[in-house]
Amino acid sequence: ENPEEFNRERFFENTTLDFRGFNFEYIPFGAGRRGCPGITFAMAVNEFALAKLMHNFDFALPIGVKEWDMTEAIGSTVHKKNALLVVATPPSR
Ligand code: HEM
Repeated sequence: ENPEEFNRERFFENTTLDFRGFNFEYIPFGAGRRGCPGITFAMAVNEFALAKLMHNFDFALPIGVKEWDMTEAIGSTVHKKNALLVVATPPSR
């Protein structure tokens, strides 16, 4: 629903939605015969890299920036119009 709206919670609410190419609402790796064969490797590496980043840094918006800018640019795939700026700081332990 509301595909134009940035709503990451949509993936938490509908937990039956899967990214492996069987639910056409969400196909980051494509689907069918030409679907991505690197999916298992990619997910392991992605999760590992993301976990390392989340574990080692606190992320915040730059000072003075109030909201994420999720403006999209036109292209053969969807990408952000403006770069995502975040400040990464090592957490005080
Ligand atoms: C986050 C990481 C990745 C994403 C989002 C991704 C996404 C995709 C997408 C959307 C396609 C096109 C599928 C289609 O046309 O239906 C594709 C194809 C492909 N991907 Fe990936 N991919 C990722 C990582 C990888 C990795 C790590 C490998 C190899 C180790 C890989 C190998 C391939 C190959 C060989 C194809 C072409 C398959 C074909 O045309 O038959 N990908 N990928």
